[in-house]
Amino acid sequence: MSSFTIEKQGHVAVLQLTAAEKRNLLTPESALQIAAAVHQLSLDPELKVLCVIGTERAFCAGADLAVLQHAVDGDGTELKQLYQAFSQVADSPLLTIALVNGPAVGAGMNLAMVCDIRLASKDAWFDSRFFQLALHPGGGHCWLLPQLIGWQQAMAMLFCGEKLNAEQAWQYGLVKEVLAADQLLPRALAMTADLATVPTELVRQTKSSMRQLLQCKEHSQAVEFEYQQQFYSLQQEAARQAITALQHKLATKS
Ligand SMILES: C/C=C/C(=O)SCCNC(=O)CCNC(=O)[C@H](O)C(C)(C)COP(=O)(O)OP(=O)(O)OC[C@H]1O[C@@H](n2cnc3c(N)ncnc32)[C@H](O)[C@@H]1OP(=O)(O)O
Repeated sequence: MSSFTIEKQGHVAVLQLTAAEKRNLLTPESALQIAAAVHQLSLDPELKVLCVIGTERAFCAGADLAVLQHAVDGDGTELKQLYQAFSQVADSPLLTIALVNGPAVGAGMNLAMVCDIRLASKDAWFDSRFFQLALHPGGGHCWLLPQLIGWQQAMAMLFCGEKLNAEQAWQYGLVKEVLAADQLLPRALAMTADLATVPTELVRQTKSSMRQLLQCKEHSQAVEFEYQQQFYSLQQEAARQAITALQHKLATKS
């Protein structure tokens, strides 16, 4: 049985975790199913945005503790499977938005961190948790966390067990906005409404460029890279139409 649902609303797909009674914990099976679903969504030419949301009581409680117990005797495959969901979200060409409406713990925090944007409800909180289970952080946690909240707070979360509530997460830049829980999805839809008219290819290319350009050492490299991409977009019909429309609007402004 699937532990999530997917709904499409125009150019936006909403993946909702639905194992509410177990706080949306992740098993290797559910992670693989999520990974496959995200892969499929990423191939859908109609889609530009993927929202990931939990249920009323939790965003995601991370790995199933029973699976972690069991994995002690295994060959590590289950751990790899657990993280595949996040890798698919991290590598998705869609704009990804985590709507964090409760605890995001361990691997569940990763699921929020691999998204491009995070919106949080007042009940959201974030907990690395790994050290409390005597586990080395996984799923790119040590790589993502300092990039998102800075070295000091990342060290405090990882080594000292500090948690962040929604307000603190906003202060450290982990989440873009804190809203009432029932406003998370409407806000994500409103934020991305204008993408409806932006060509799918442009959204995907720009996301890919954002990722690739992080590796650039020189400004000149970035300029050259963007020149190629921008010139290509300029040659497309959508750019011609949009530029003409804006010219017309400016010319007819009273
Ligand atoms: C490789 C990856 C590593 C990691 O991901 S490390 C992190 C592992 N995850 C955790 O340590 C989180 C453990 N869970 C919690 O701390 C709490 O839960 C929450 C803060 C997430 C939610 O608290 P509350 O709302 O009070 O719910 P509740 O009564 O604790 O849990 C409801 C039911 O869900 C089960 N559950 C929750 N999280 C897990 C989990 N991660 N693994 C296994 N079971 C979990 C509980 O046991 C219980 O179950 P029942 O209703 O049968 O008593």
